[in-house]
This record gives sequence, structure tokens and C-alpha cells, in this order.
Amino acid sequence: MEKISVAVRFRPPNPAAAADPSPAVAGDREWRIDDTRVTLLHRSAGPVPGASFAFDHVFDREVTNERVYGTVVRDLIGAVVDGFNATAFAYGQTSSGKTFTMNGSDADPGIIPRAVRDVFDAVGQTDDREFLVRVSYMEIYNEDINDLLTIEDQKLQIKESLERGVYVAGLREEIVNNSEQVFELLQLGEANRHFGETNMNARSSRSHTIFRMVIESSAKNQIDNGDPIRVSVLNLVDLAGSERNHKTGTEGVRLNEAGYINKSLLMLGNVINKLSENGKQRGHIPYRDSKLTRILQPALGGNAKTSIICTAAPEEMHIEETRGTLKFASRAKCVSNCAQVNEILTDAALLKRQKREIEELRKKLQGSHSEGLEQVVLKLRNDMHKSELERDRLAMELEEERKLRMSLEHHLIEQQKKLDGLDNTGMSGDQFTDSTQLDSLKTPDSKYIPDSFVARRSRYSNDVEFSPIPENLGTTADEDLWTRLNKGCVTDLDMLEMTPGLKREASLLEDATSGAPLEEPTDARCQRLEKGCISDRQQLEESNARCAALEKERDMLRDENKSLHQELSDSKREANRLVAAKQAQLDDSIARSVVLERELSRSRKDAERLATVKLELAGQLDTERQKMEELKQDIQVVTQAFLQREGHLASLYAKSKAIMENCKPSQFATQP
Ligand SMILES: Nc1ncnc2c1ncn2[C@@H]1O[C@H](COP(=O)(O)OP(=O)(O)OP(=O)(O)O)[C@@H](O)[C@H]1O
Repeated sequence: MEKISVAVRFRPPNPAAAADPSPAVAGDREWRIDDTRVTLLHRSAGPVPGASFAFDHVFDREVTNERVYGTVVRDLIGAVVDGFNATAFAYGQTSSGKTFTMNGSDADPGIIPRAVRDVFDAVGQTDDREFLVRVSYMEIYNEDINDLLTIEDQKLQIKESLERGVYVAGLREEIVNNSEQVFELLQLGEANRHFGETNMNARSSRSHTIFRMVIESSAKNQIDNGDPIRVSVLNLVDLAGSERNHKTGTEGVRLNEAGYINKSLLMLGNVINKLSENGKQRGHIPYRDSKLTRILQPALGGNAKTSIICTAAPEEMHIEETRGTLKFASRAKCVSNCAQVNEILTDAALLKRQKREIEELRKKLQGSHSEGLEQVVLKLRNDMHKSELERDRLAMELEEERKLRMSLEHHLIEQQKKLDGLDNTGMSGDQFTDSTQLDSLKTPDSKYIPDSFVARRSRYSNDVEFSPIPENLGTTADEDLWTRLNKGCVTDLDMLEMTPGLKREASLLEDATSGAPLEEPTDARCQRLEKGCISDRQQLEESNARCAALEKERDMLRDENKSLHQELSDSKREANRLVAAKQAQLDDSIARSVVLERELSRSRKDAERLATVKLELAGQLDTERQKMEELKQDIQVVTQAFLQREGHLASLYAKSKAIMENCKPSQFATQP
């Protein structure tokens, strides 16, 4: 991952503003540049809060296009020639110097002409590769795409394919061999481009233009050795500038254009905003909302190295627009791209690479990957097993607690009964210091059971005035004493005597020395029972609390167990999906490699057949050569014979000529 490089460039103030230093024009605020930081200052009061920004590079009014190019773009050219995609674009308000930065002047050419020259220089210096360079030039005008290298307005469409990615269908691409050819095409494009006059710029770009160089290269002198072909794209983009209608004074056609320009820049801003957000919150990136963002998609968070030059106007009247540009630049600085060399594989390279991929996939499937998944599944199973054991243990504890609680409740009821029985023997409610004290001794459950008995007792106590029970009342009631104490009211002494609690409690108290049963005072017994009751209740409450905690824990474990189950099934599903995907990939690669292998074996057979033919031809050639040698020898023999005969004939001719010469005078001499 690599961050987008962002530079800010301030143009010189326009001549009118520079000539008028009055506060009405110059204002109270100005931008100050310190190395890579830009700060807005009040001339009188120092920095304006929240208006300080840092970038990779900041250029002041003095900087030349040469320096901007050298600092921000030159490295991109090397990368493009090496096979990386790259994009450089100028962004900023209208009349801030975007076109000046991209195109430049004759004296100081801008980024585009400099980049074109450097591409061809780099191509020329790369000896081990062969290059094919194509260029295209398009504009987006009112959300229509026009080819600037042709005269007609075609309204081209954006398409997408697996091989080409996002592309403009029907866009003319010219093959070029040198920079001069490119400059001619650029001139043609400039003539077709939409410019217009506004209050702010006499030659304002009314469209976004994208100049593109496609650079294709392959290793030299190596036919199909498995080396891939590299195809990379360099985009040099001059955006139209955002504008405020009241400043530019636009109306009619210009106003319509301004609407499209501002809208598409807004979409670009939205894409940059989204990309600058943290990965998790980012969500959908709205590339499809405008043609500009769609075409620049690889440059924005994709497979490209990208540099942005944000141009700004220094004048006080443009401070808000400049601030907007700097905010855009700050967000763009947070965007990361992932550039990689773009390679297209030839069949042999594809086969080689696929074999390697298949091997890797196989290893992954059989080796560490599946082991890793198995380990995850095993761990989850273990966790689940542990939590099941824990759940069982808790269930047992819960059961024990329940039993304990029941026995405590039972015990409490018994105690209550005993208390009530004791009351019934003559203890009135008012003998408790507090009437609620009696009630508090009863558990909610125990209130139900002796209810009727309690009602009878209270009625009974109204009728009869009870005396306190004498401390020496024995286990067997004395009827006379009882009658006397109760002022003649005879009660059922048998019942009193038979109250089980009373009898049992009394028998518990015996004289330690004599072994004879001791009578415990009723108050003391009451207090003891009361204490027992309170402690029982406390135990019960504690046990209830424990029970509740255990139940909560059990629920939590149940939930945990459920989520572990879910996790397990999710990871099983994910594992199955991964295995299926990998298997599909593997199958696909195997199928492709089978096809390629078949093709390879066919070409091997062809090669073998050709080799046999070659051998046969070589044999025939040898025979022919031999024949030729023989013929040469024959010719030599014939030539020699011919030469001999020629010599012979020449000598004969000479001889006969001499004879003739000799004969002539003698003939003339004999004639009269
Ligand atoms: N750095 C600079 N040095 C000198 N002149 C500049 C500089 N930047 C811009 N200018 C001048 O400012 C004017 C406006 O610049 P330019 O046309 O490049 O702006 P722009 O941002 O492309 O505007 P628009 O968005 O309207 O097309 C031009 O006359 C240009 O020559």
C-alpha cells in the first residue's frame, strides 16, 4: 500500500490584485508557506485557528513547472515504463493554474510535455525490452465523453471487462514512436477541447481532460520464453475548476457547464472522503456516481501510483475556495493505493505460472491451510466440550442448592410451626417488643400453612386474659394451677401437653448434674427459636442468592455454548466455502493447464514433425551436395579435356597457318 502523493501550488497573485496593496483588496488575511505547511494568518492577530495544513510538497508563487514536474511527477514516469499504472492530476478552483501546471508555456513546459519526453527517453534507455506506445486524449464535457483526437462528438460509453477493467469503448488510440508525434496529436486535441471565457478566466477549461499513454513492453529477442508482456497506463488529467457563479458571472451555457463541473467535482470529493475513512467504516465507494470517478477509479484507491497537484489562488477574495481545496488535499493525503506491475501472460508464461499456482494451491489445501482450519475446529470443539462439562457441573450444584433450599424451607416451616404452637400455649403477640417482629419470623410460605390456626388463636386471646406462663410449668400440665392462672377458664390441657414442639424442646433441656430435664424459660426458648429462624432465613436468602448467581452463570454458559456452536458452524461453513472456492480455483487452473498442456504437446508434435522433415531435407541436401561434388569433378575433367583439346587445336591451327604462310609466296612465285 502506498499513499497518494499530494502537493499544493500557489500561483502568483493576479496583476490587478498585486498592483493594489490597499486593505480593501489585499484584506487582512494571507496564506503563509513554511516548507511543507500552509497556514492562514491574520496580518494583525497571527494564525487563524483550524486553518493550518501539511502536505508532501508545498510550492509558492516562484516555483517553475520544471520543479513541480521534477518533484511530483518524474518518478511516476520511471514506474510507468517499468509496468506500473500512474496518474497525475491538477485540482483546484477556476483560474488557480491547473492548465498552466499541466500544459505550461513555451518557456516553461508543463507536466504533460515533460512527461511525454521522459517516457520516450526512458523507453530509449531500456535496452532489454521492446516497447509499443499508444496515446489517447479525451474530455468529459457536461457528463459526456468526447474523443479529442477526432472531430465529431461521439458521446463515448464507459465499459468494463475482466481483461481490460474499466475502459472507454471506441476511444481512438494512436501508436506513436516519438514525442513529436505526440505533440502533434496534443495540438489537435487542444483545438477540439472546450474552453470558454468567464469573469475569472479568459480561457477557462469547461471540461475535464484526460491525456493517456499506454505503454506495452516485452523482453527483447526472446520469443515466448515465458516472460510476460507489461501493459501500463499513464493518465495526465487537467480538471475543470470549481466555480461560484456570482464570481464567475456565468449564465446560459456557461452556467449549465458550471453545474456539471461542480457536480462531478463534488462526486470526486465524495469518493476521496470515503477512501480517506478508516477501512472498517468506509463501506461503498461511489465511483459510479460520475464518469470522472469511474474513469479515474484505478487511480483512486486502486492499482496505480497517483500524484495530485492542488492549485490555489493566493488572493484574499478566494480564501474560502482555497481553504476548500486544502481540505480536499488533506483528505486525499489519507488515501492509499496498491500499485503493482501489470503483466499479461503469453501461453507459455501462463502455463508456467499456473503450474506454480496449482502447486501452491495444492500445498495450501493439503498443508498448513487445512491444518489451521482443523486446529480452529478442534479448539472450538474443545471449548464446547469444556463449557458442556462446566454446564453439567453447575446444573449439579444448582440441584444440590435447590435441595438445600427446600430442606431449609422445610426446617423453617417446622420452626414456624413450633413458634406458633408456643404462642398458642399462652404467649400473646404483645409480648414481642414489636408486632412486626412476630410477622418477620414467618417466611412468606410459612404464613399460608398455619393461617387458620393463627386466626383462631387471636380470637381466643381476645376472650381470655392470659397470664404469663410460669417458668416452672412442667411437662405435664397441672389442671388446678392452669385454672387458677386462667381465672377459671379451662383449656384443653391435653392439647397443650401434646404440642410436639413444646414437648421436644423441653426434653432437650436437662440438668447437666442430675440428668433430670430442665425447664427452659419460654422467653429464652422463644429467643432461641427466633434466632434459629433468623439464621435459617439468612441461610435461605444466601442460598437463594447463590442459586440466582448459579442460574445466571448457567444461562451465561448456555449462551456461550450457543455462540460457540454458532461459531463452530460458521467456521465449518467458512472452511467448506474456502475449500470449495480453492477446489474450484484448482479445478479451473487444472482445466486451463490441461488445455494449455494439450496445446503445448500439439506444438511439440509439430516441432518434432518439423525436426524430422528438417532431418530428411538435410539428408537430401547432403546427397545433392555429393552429386554436386561429383558434377564439379566431372566438369573439372571435361574442362581439362576441353583445355587440352583447345591447346591441341590451337597448335594445329598455328601449324596450319604457318604452312599456309609458307605456301603462298611459292605459289605467287611460280605464276607468271
Ligand atoms: N504559476 C503560474 N505562473 C504564472 N501564471 C500563472 C500561474 N498559474 C496560473 N497562471 C495564469 O493564471 C491564469 C489562469 O490559469 P489557468 O488557466 O491555468 O487556470 P485553471 O485553474 O486551469 O482555470 P480553469 O479551471 O478556469 O480552467 C492564466 O492566465 C495563467 O497563465
